[in-house]
Amino acid sequence: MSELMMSARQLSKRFGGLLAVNDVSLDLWRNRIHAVIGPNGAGKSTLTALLSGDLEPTSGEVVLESRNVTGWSPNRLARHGLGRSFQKTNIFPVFTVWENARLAAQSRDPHTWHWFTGATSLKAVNERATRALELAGLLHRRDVQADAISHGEQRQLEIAMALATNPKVLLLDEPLAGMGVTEAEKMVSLLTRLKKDHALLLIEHDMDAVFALADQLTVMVNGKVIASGSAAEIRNHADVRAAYLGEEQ
Ligand SMILES: Nc1ncnc2c1ncn2[C@@H]1O[C@H](COP(=O)(O)OP(=O)(O)OP(=O)(O)O)[C@@H](O)[C@H]1O
Repeated sequence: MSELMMSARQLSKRFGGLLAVNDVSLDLWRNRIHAVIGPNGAGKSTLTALLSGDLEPTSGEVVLESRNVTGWSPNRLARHGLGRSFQKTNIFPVFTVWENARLAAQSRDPHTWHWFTGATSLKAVNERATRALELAGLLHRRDVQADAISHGEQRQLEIAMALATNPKVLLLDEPLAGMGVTEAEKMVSLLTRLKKDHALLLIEHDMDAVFALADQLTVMVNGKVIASGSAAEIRNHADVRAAYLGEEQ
């Protein structure tokens, strides 16, 4: 049985005269990928920022494991199981793959920065970093400097960094952006693996990947949800075909 992990409840975000997110509700379930699609400017990234705590909603609520977490900071949300990867690369280029993963693992556990850190907690940090790299398929690249790995591997590293914080929910903003076919295939299989233990929100423009991966889709246009349902339901939805896939009704 799938478990409800996170919800957006009637979320809205206004930037001056623009309602970038307009009364959006959606649920993220463990073992499911929920994709949010829509044309440029639809409000997808703004919605992610509302869920991750980077932006405060104008109205509505964010719920994480039955708890109202609206207005919580990104760090506090991360400590309670929210992981995210960003549209723009967020890695430290001069550090090795391993050092990047380890820093991310450490950020989850602020005590490990202190001089009196015990061997046990350092061991836990190292184990988290190793597990994350293994899951992301990057353990064999651990000693390579992050700016020397391919673009696709950098996106895998970003996901590894999110995984190193031991998240239950993952918000992924365009993980396939700028990838070639082979890299995209690798990422699709990584996301499929992640589904086993996480609830995933996927913002993605690559429709082949979205329809291959998503258990549920929400379609946004101009800040509003115009349709929500399974891949088959969305594919055949007249409003979606007209407004997003560019077909005449
Ligand atoms: N900080 C901000 N201040 C003012 N307007 C903003 C801000 N952030 C986003 N917007 C506007 O809100 C709308 C939604 O933007 P958003 O980036 O969420 O869309 P998107 O669906 O993620 O687009 P894309 O697919 O191009 O990334 C756009 O009109 C954008 O210009």
